[in-house]
Amino acid sequence: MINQVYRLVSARQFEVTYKDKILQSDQVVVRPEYLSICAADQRYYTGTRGKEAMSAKLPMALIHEGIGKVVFDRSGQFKVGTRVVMIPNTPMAVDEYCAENYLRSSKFRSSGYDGFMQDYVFLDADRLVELPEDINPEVAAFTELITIATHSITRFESKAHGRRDVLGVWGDGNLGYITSLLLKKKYPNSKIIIFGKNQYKLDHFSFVDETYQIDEIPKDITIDHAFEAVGGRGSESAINQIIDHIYPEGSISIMGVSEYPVQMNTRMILEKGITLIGSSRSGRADFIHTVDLMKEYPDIVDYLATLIGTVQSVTTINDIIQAFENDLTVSWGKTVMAWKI
Ligand SMILES: NC(=O)C1=CN([C@@H]2O[C@H](COP(=O)(O)OP(=O)(O)OC[C@H]3O[C@@H](n4cnc5c(N)ncnc54)[C@H](OP(=O)(O)O)[C@@H]3O)[C@@H](O)[C@H]2O)C=CC1
Ligand SMILES: O=C(CO)[C@H](O)[C@H](O)COP(=O)(O)O
Ligand SMILES: [Zn+2]
Repeated sequence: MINQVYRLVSARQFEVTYKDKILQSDQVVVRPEYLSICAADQRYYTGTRGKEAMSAKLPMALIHEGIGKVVFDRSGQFKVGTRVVMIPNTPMAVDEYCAENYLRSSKFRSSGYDGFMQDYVFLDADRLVELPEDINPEVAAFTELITIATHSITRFESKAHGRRDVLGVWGDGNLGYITSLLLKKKYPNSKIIIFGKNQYKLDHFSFVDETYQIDEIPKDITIDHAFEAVGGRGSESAINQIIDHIYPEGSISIMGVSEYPVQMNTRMILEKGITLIGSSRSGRADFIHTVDLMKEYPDIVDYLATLIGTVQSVTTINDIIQAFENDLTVSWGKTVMAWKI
């Protein structure tokens, strides 16, 4: 069969590529249904990812957050019509000490390898996790972003010391919202504090214990551990503010992606004995864990619906461009594409 792949060829420019695919392969064929735009896709779309990365990774299909329906599975593991979430990381090796998402040999879709903007996506069966029939598909579209928080919290649980009285999350956007929501669920007795830049965004965090604008944090606020979900230019001030407010021997889980090296107050990292935990992407175990959480706690999905920003129906390349352009103009929530192309 001929598969159409919608690739970014340069900043703000998509082209259709036709790829011949063999249906009798062992891979499962998925028709994408709902795709969601990540900050990483926007860095490629706008060209802010940097000249070197753009020329090394393009042309490629964007999008690594998405769900779809199985249309063909020769193995019979998935019934035709099953709704699944697609895992963008494709490991090439196994290492008992290194998770699949940290192996340098792994291929990550929409970061050098074609993402989900295709008529059909061909994946190994272990790159799919079945979703509950009745899940809100517009929330499920950004399951991958939820797995980022799940993964980071799992790492935190295994690497940070055991006091969890006060946990701080920096970043009042998508990832900050998801991380503080999952932290509250996992540690209901901990005080969860969100630190952000915008009061109207902080007002959405109804489930946390305290909210602070970053220029109004009382001097005496101390946290046991912190999660940074800011990224970009804001990472630096966020991390240094965390270093100021963290109690000695605490951990900082860093999730925000920055194009530039971030300067940190290393003197105080040393003096306070702070543990930095880098956390990037996620793997199959995180997807299974996240889907289980959504099944067990439907209220998580209800809260996450707050993050549905725009749902754009996509039938043409112009609709894709409109979805990306519109995403740049809105300051709260995720842009979801209902994939009908
Ligand atoms: N590690 C990983 O695997 C992943 C990392 N990411 C990264 O996480 C980051 C956040 O993504 P996402 O939540 O979608 O982006 P958002 O833009 O929705 O969130 C970032 C938020 O942080 C706010 N902010 C800016 N400066 C500060 C500051 N100093 N302290 C506290 N808050 C601040 C921003 O406000 P304002 O908009 O007003 O500036 C914005 O609301 C990005 O860098 C993204 O690439 C995303 C997915 C996976
Ligand atoms: O969004 C992400 C995962 O969900 C990561 O931030 C993204 O994969 C980083 O990749 P790149 O190096 O291509 O920016
Ligand atoms: Zn992402």
